[in-house]
Amino acid sequence: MIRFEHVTKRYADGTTAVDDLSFEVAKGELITLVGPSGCGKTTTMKMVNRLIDPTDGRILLDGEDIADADPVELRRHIGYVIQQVGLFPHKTILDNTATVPHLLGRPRKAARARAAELLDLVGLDPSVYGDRYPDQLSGGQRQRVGVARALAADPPVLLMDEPFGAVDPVVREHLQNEFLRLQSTLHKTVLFVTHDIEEAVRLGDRIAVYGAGRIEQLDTPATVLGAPATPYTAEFVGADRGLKRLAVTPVEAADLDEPPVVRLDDPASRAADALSAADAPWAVVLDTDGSLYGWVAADTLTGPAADRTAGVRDLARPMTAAVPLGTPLRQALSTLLQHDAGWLAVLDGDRYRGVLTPAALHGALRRATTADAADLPRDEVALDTVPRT
Ligand SMILES: Nc1ncnc2c1ncn2[C@@H]1O[C@H](COP(=O)(O)OP(=O)(O)OP(=O)(O)O)[C@@H](O)[C@H]1O
Repeated sequence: MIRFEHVTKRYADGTTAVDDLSFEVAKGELITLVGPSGCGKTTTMKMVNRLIDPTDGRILLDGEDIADADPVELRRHIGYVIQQVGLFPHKTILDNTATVPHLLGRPRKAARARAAELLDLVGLDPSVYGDRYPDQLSGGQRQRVGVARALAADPPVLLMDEPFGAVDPVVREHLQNEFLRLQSTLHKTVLFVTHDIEEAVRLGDRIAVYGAGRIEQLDTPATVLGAPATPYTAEFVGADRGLKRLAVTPVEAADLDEPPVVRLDDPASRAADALSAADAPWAVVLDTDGSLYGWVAADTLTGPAADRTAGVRDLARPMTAAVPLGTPLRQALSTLLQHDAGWLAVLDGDRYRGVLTPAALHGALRRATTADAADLPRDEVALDTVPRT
């Protein structure tokens, strides 16, 4: 959809801001450009809507060289959101948002109706906020208006230059989540500039890590974190990249432990036999309908106090800590900690699939990292491990 071919930008004073850049953004893809200050991210972005023209190379939009396009016409297809939203201070929020549809030829009333829809879309109730002026909104709300305005012409492409940079971390996370929700239905082609690797990882289908004027690595968040291509990228993404990677690595079926499973209406003796056959210290207990009930320990079934005539129902303990397959490992770990549990049931819909333990979680992370580096499916990776007891 957007293709950079050997693009270089040298400013008049000799600064090379972008140096022989080639990459492609697919239709509907969100690429985050991340890197230190002054590495050329904004210059890259402004070349797409021709606020800046390249010195060398070309940029194609849908196969057409943008150098041949009329800049005003080009910008109708490209929404632009910047940190200083640049709202008209003397116009209401509704009128600020209606400006673009109106400029594009919609009658005033239709433009205002469209603006109201857009405000709703970005989570601002037009009946509450529509008549306010920009200085009567919080920073986060102003940013939302900026996004609404950029979407007003329904452009296929969005350029976003640190759009959430000026708000506090809590509001920022909220805006990021809302934007992800929007993007999951709108599927715009997005270039998103940020300083913040956490934001880049959270939002990007792929991340472009910039060094001076060049992309050092362009890959999925999981790969950039798990297998940085260069020492520069490794340093940029941070020493805690393993921890960050937990957020972008989902729980898969192959990660799970499978302790013996017994049923709530089994007799204790049958459960004890199953546990001793598997030489396991505990079993998962499923209810009669197959849903998760909890667990039962081998020593309550076979220890001195055990009553072998009892049922599993009398001895099992309930356990509700469970997550669905596909949950990011970070969230799974957080659920483990929250329940102060040594394991977590993993469900596929309502169905119990297996158990995630801290060791299995660590194994999953290691396998995922190795799999990405070797370009293999995760369940084909064997790890060298110290045998678990
Ligand atoms: N008009 C200009 N004339 C000369 N040099 C410029 C001009 N605009 C930008 N530069 C330089 O080009 C380089 C890249 O700037 P750019 O704004 O693209 O970086 P950036 O990665 O977006 O930085 P930041 O994250 O701080 O916004 C910097 O060294 C900057 O000083």
